[in-house]
Amino acid sequence: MCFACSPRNPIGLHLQFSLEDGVCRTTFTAGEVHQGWNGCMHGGLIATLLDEVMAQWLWLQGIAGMTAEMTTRFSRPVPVGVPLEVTARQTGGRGRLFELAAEIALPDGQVPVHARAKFLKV
Ligand SMILES: CCCCCCCCCCCCCCCC(=O)SCCNC(=O)CCNC(=O)[C@H](O)C(C)(C)COP(=O)(O)OP(=O)(O)OC[C@H]1O[C@@H](n2cnc3c(N)ncnc32)[C@H](O)[C@@H]1OP(=O)(O)O
Repeated sequence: MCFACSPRNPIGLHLQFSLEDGVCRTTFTAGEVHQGWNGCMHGGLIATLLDEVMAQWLWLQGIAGMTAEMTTRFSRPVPVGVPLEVTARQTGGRGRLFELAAEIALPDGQVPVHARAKFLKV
């Protein structure tokens, strides 16, 4: 019962994903229960969105991969109450190793956070 994507997880984020033209995509609007500081989404949950969209880039292509390494650049706070667009694409890799990048975009196009990760096919 995945915290990020299972529709049955009562405390989950219930994310749904699509994959088109090499880009995996989901949307999420954080609420007050997802805050860290007032009005700002909790950084751990931001990282969860980014981690999951990259994992789903693999999963939607029939690849089960686990996060082996991830770095996240928090450039600006992510506000609650606005729709976030979360996307991932592949940047490299070889063999079992997949290198991916993900970002969160605000409705005005600003990108407050982006991440890079390495996944290993399991
Ligand atoms: C319990 C299982 C259930 C599975 C069910 C399916 C799951 C599919 C659903 C996905 C769901 C996703 C959910 C969201 C994504 C998470 O959040 S996943 C959760 C967070 N991540 C984890 O818990 C991962 C913990 N780490 C591990 O389990 C293991 O370290 C890994 C990642 C599976 C790799 O272990 P391994 O398969 O034994 O591979 P290992 O021999 O260490 O390394 C293989 C090669 O990769 C290289 N490598 C390893 N790490 C790195 C790295 N960071 N950088 C560069 N190279 C590296 C090694 O050097 C090695 O190279 P070679 O010697 O072959 O040249």
